[in-house]
Amino acid sequence: MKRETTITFIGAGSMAEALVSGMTKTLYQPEQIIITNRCNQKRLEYMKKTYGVRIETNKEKAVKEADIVILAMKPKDAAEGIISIAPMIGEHQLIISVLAGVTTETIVSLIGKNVAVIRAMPNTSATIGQSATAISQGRFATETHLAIAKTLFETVGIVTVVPEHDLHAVTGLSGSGPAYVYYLVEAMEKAAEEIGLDRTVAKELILQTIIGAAQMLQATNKHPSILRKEVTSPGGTTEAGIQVLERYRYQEAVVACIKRATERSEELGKALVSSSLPRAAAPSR
Ligand SMILES: NC(=O)C1=CN([C@@H]2O[C@H](COP(=O)(O)OP(=O)(O)OC[C@H]3O[C@@H](n4cnc5c(N)ncnc54)[C@H](O)[C@@H]3O)[C@@H](O)[C@H]2O)C=CC1
Ligand SMILES: O=C(O)[C@@H]1CCC=N1
Repeated sequence: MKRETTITFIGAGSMAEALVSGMTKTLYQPEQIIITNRCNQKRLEYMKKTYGVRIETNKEKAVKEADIVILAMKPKDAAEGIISIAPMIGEHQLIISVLAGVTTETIVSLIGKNVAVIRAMPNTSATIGQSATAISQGRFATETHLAIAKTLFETVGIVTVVPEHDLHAVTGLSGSGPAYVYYLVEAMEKAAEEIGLDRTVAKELILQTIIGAAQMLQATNKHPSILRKEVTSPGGTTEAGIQVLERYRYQEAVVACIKRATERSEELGKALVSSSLPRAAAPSR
């Protein structure tokens, strides 16, 4: 990608910050990035001060200047947000959406032009260059657009290309995934407190346990059930602990959690369609 590419973020929340943080540490100069949001000037000032990026309250200006527009508002705000910038979007621009559940077809319809859209699902580990991102291309996006998006997301972690219908599942699995791990850590910290461990000691041990287990999965390439068995001595402590997890149906709970998050992604997409499409023009072919 040309270094002078200008990227405008519509939305300045957690996901925009995670991407900006990772992107400005790698391929992109802060001046290539423009951030805009609905009305929170303080948040924009924070982004400018922290990352050196350009901020803009005039969305028209921000969008017109962009080669790439990244949609990073909440799905509930997406219809209004996309419709408000649609007149400024030209067919030479690439739209990248990180909106959970919202299809490329919906975005094309809301914009009302034959515009290239790439849908992406990163996660907040983009902040430290460790996102697991999946992308797919909309009807008017070419292989070149896909390659541009791939390069962009590779600055913040690994990227895989999937058929668009898989993006709901990706959202439930790895988009939301960091939260499941943080929830586990919260539970481990609570347990440590209840069994009387010093909080600082516990924090350090838990963190290294999570890092170590993740790196074992990566380095050994062994199936997680094999690695689990290697920890589990017959009649020992792990076996006793895991029996309790089984009693609480831990695996079933995790499976149900990911299925529900996947379903929610579909619901978010459908809610946006039913609330907004009558207001949007259909794209010409
Ligand atoms: N937080 C996460 O872990 C991930 C979030 N996403 C997606 O990223 C999107 C943003 O999520 P978060 O950053 O967590 O939300 P957030 O609530 O932290 O930020 C949303 C931002 O959008 C702005 N906004 C709302 N309406 C707007 C409009 N009409 N024009 C311009 N800006 C507008 C808000 O001012 C705010 O800056 C969502 O669609 C979500 O599905 C995707 C992957 C992971
Ligand atoms: O919770 C959400 O809807 C977003 C999408 C994936 C992670 N956070």
